[in-house]
This record gives sequence, structure tokens and C-alpha cells, in this order.
Amino acid sequence: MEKTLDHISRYPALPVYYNDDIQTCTEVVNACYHGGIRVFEFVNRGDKAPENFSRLLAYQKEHWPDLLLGIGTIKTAAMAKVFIELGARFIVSPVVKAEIAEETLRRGILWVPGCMTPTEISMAEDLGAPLVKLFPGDALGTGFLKAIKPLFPGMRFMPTGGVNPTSESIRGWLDAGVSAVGLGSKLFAAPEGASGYSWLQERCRELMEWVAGYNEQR
Ligand SMILES: O=C[C@H](O)COP(=O)(O)O
Repeated sequence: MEKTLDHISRYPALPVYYNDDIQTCTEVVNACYHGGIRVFEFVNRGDKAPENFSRLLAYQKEHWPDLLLGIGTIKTAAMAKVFIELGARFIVSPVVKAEIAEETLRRGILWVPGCMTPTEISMAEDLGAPLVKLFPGDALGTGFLKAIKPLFPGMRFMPTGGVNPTSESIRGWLDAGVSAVGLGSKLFAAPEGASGYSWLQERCRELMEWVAGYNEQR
């Protein structure tokens, strides 16, 4: 689990994505990977999620060898079990739930529960989560993080939900002390008239080059 946490800290921009269509999923992950993304959260938000996740994992072995592929929107232990058995490297939940903590942590899989209050963060900490998803990140903001961070000196944070994929926005979060940010709809908003995913690869490339420079200066 330490290795997973280290990899996330080294590549702290995580795309968060779902599509029913496996061809689209593959093209999207591929564009992100070639743009420098090395951690990707596919989300359990449709009937095709297990099948598509499994196909992405099969493709990953050959084409994206150093990509850490995890699954989000896991609300029950049973769901966590399904995706861990398929090969998920980490599990993200919108909620804090003991049964998911038990299922993931006993198998040595990183569990990242969603929290929006100090009470929830404290519950997640008691259940053994080393990293929490601050959700919705954009609504809570860096001011919230700065206020609550001293209460949880051992905890790592990953704001997700409405987070802007610009270097200014991510600098604000990293300077405030987060381990990573989750990037959903704003990362995937295509420019007008775009076709294919070269714009996404370029957006990720700019972002990850900026992140590498930021990491070097730390
Ligand atoms: O749980 C994660 C969200 O779906 C990602 O949120 P977003 O699309 O607002 O960035």
C-alpha cells in the first residue's frame, strides 16, 4: 500500500472517468497515459463498469505498464470485492463505511473514502484509511483544508469534485498540502469542434510537465 501511496504522490493528478463504450474508454485512458498520467480512477457509474474495467486492465498490461488503475464510486464491500478480484489497485468511495475498510485493508489495497467534515475524516482515520478524498473538493476549497489539516497530522488528502485542471488551481491545492487531486468533468471538457483525443493528451502533457517541475522544486 505504501508503494501505491508513493506512486500517487509522484503523479498527483488523477483523472476520474466513466463511459459505457469500451472503445471510448480505451482512447481516453490512452490519451491520458501518453500525456504523462500514471494514476487513473475509472468509476463504477454504469452497468458496464466491471466489464470495461476488466478490459482496461487487460489492455493496461501490454500498453500502459506503469499505470496504476483503480476504481471509484464503490459504496459497498461486495462491490469492492468484485473490483479487487478484477485487479483494482486502489478503491475510492464517496462514503466512509466500515465494511469497505475491512474488505480493502485486509487485502492490503488502498482505500480512499470520501469525506467532507472533520467527523468523517476522523472516522476514516479510525478505520485505517491513510488518504481521504475531500468531496466535493472545489466547494470545500483550500481554506477548508488549511483549517482542518492541523487536526489530522498523519492524514493525506485528495480533493475531488469540480477541481480545475489548471496549474494555478493545482498549485493552490499542492501548496495547501494535498497528496493528489482528482480531475473529472473539467479535465474531460472537450474544446469546441474537437475530434479525437489529442487535445486531452496535450492537456495532460502540459499539466504533468508542470507537476514534474513543481515536484523538482519541492
Ligand atoms: O467523484 C468524483 C467526481 O465525479 C468528479 O467530479 P467532477 O466531475 O466534478 O470533477
